[in-house]
Amino acid sequence: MGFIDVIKAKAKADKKTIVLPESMDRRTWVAAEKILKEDLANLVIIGTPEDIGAHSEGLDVSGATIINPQTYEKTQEYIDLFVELRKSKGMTPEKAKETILSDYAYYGCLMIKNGDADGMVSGACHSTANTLRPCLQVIKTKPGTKLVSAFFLMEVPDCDLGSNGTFVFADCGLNQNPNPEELAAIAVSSAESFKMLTGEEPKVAMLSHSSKGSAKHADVDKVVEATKLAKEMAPELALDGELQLDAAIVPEVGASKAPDSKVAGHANVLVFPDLDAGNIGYKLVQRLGKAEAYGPMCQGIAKPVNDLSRGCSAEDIVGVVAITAVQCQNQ
Ligand SMILES: CC(C)(COP(=O)(O)OP(=O)(O)OC[C@H]1O[C@@H](n2cnc3c(N)ncnc32)[C@H](O)[C@@H]1OP(=O)(O)O)[C@@H](O)C(=O)NCCC(=O)NCCS
Ligand SMILES: CC(=O)OP(=O)(O)O
Repeated sequence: MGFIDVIKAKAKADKKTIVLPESMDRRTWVAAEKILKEDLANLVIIGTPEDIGAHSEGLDVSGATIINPQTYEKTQEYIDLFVELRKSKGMTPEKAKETILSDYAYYGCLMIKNGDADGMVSGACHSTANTLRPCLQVIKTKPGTKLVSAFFLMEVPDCDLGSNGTFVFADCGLNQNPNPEELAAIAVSSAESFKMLTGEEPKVAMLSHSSKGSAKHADVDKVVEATKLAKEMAPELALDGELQLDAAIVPEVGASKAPDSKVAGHANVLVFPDLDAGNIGYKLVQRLGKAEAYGPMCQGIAKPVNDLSRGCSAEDIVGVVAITAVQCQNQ
């Protein structure tokens, strides 16, 4: 069984309720039909009849709960909750109503915050900033964590590197230019995500254009400092840096460029130095390496809310929903 089949089996074993707020995109409905058929999750889809239009035509989504936010009995409860949560930021009842009725990512996050759903997947037709801002504002970081970051679970076909082609890549979606403390936090969260989703031991590489001092630059210093901080935060973790990508994942190159490292050549968690590298890196592996790329998924958030690339397929949505359901089980 591949990674995603294992995740789907786990999702089925203890079904969670996942919100899909993008009723205005046909991929949501195609994915919903598959999710219901495979019995992976209970689904709540948010939308007025006008939003839904013809997008669900010809599909059997009778098992989903469809909520019209204009008429749903709990809409006022969500408005009140939003005002309560954001009043120190100037939120008013009028603004709250306008926001949640026009931007269903807020509506979905408030459902989760209110205990009416377990997780949410969105982003097929909204940018990452517009998808993640609501969850950062409403759901917030989980206790003991200061930073939310975004990772991809990558499944590279016919690959014996990493964990037989399975990797976590981070941060590929959220933090644009993390400082050393933030990079260290991303590394530790990514190791936890890898362990939780694959059950295997993470081996974390802090990526750079330098391996163990081979290049000098402030960008390299940032990764060296982040590596030191991450080791202090999680001394038990197999983590090393700074490493170039080949030194991180190819055993012979790792042995030659970083001979004393236990991680070099064997990394399955790749921490990119900034969002340019992370976002470009995952798309290269996805598009040229034909890898499955599930994400960007949030880590460090109090409840599972996950993004999608606007270039995603319905099948990608199915995979991210299954992963989200498993994250919900591990809350
Ligand atoms: C997500 C993003 C929009 C947040 O930035 P923003 O809109 O300027 O929002 P703010 O900085 O005002 O933050 C909004 C709230 O989220 C919180 N927040 C922002 N980033 C956070 C993080 N990484 N972890 C935890 N909380 C965070 C802030 O503390 C703030 O909380 P508050 O309003 O309760 O005080 C921004 O980080 C971003 O655009 N990232 C890049 C996304 C992207 O384009 N990715 C590429 C494609 S995947
Ligand atoms: C993750 C990502 O790059 O998202 P999008 O393609 O929607 O910008």
